[in-house]
Amino acid sequence: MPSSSSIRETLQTRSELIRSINPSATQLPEELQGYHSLSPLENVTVTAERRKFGNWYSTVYKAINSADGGAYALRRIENYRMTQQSAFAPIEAWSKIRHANIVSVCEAFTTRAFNDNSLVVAYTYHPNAQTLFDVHLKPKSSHTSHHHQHQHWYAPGRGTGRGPSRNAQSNTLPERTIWSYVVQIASAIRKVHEAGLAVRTIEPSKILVTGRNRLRIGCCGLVDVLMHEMNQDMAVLQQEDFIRFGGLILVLCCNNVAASAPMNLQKSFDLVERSYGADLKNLVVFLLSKASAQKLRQLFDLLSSRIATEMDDALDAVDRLEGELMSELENARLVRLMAKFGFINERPEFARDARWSETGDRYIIKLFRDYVFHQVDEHGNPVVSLSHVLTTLNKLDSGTDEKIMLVARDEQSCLVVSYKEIKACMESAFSELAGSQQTKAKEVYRGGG
Ligand SMILES: Nc1ncnc2c1ncn2[C@@H]1O[C@H](COP(=O)(O)OP(=O)(O)OP(=O)(O)O)[C@@H](O)[C@H]1O
Repeated sequence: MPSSSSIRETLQTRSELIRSINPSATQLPEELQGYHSLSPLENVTVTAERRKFGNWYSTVYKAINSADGGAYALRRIENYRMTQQSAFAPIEAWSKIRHANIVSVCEAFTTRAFNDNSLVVAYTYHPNAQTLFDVHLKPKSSHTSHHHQHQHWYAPGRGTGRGPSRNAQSNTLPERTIWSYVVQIASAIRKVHEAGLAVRTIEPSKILVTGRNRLRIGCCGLVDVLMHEMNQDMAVLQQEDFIRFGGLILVLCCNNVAASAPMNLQKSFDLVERSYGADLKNLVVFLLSKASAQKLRQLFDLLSSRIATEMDDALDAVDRLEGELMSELENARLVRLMAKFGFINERPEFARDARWSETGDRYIIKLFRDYVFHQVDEHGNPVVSLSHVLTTLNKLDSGTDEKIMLVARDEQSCLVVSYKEIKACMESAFSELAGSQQTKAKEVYRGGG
């Protein structure tokens, strides 16, 4: 769990990103099947440098849905011709899957809005998501495009020939993180297999990191549409998920995209065993072992104690988040109180009374405002103490019986009142203001017939 200041920063960045537009967005359709404000999530520049999704060019855009105002990630596949309407059947099945480690699939459609035949799949948008590749595997110092090192999602184990020696610049992932990733991916696989589907895209560039150590498998369902005509056996595809999963673990442990290539396997296993111990190695050996209908169940047997650890950590994180939320809740209460002060104090006129804010209950509120904000020390210097403000406002908010002395500005009179009484004054003055607004609204409504 990040510290509270970094939670705030993370959430603020996310909220800004939802509305931001990538400056490289040019010549994009204004409107697309109910989506607008399209903005590429990657920099689409030189055509020659463009990466492919299998055999297809693909681009991911952020877009706003007109119906619900929410942001979505649209993955577009260029030059896709749909031959059978049934190609979209898997999307229907995928859109029912909701899981903490899967980017939800929303809908799919074909469009000519990009001046070609494009296939678009809409996913939940996760602001500031980065791919596992970008977070852990991308060479840090050089500017080389990473696509040369990419393994294609449809050819697990087909490496680039680079040996599995560790990338010198990057740090080894802590074992704790690897196990957390393993549990999350395993859990996603389980959900998908139990729904009678296969994940099919278990590779670093298609898994998003959407928070600290939080993974979500992205672009589910797309391969099912693209490869629909091949009519592949689901049981076989599910077994391939395990193989890809094993490969992914090797790649992460060795910090090298070529680590799962057949010719590198032995070296990779040695490296894993040396850096992380036998458990992880045995898990990978198990995942890469021959197909079995029992594999999912066996996988969870192997992972049981890791899952318990993961759950402890998750519950711990929930507690801490609740704590953070609690303090924010307090903030919100104080802001509401301050807003009430703002509505009442110094109001020039109310109910045709120019002295409304100075008289009756409001006089007490005015003196209390002076008590909170305008105190001076013995030399007449302003007391600028935030803690005094917070303490007094909190007491007001809870309406304690504690009494304080409020002094008039001319110091000729003073009042002893409890916080409880001041709170009642605030409530009644505020409801007078709020009530009049409702009466007005009704009058306008009646007047308008
Ligand atoms: N659902 C989503 N929410 C937010 N961002 C996303 C989402 N899906 C993808 N992205 C972002 O879009 C960018 C492009 O995704 P893409 O899958 O094309 O990754 P890539 O690294 O370019 O891989 P490839 O080499 O296969 O093109 C990535 O940086 C990813 O973080």
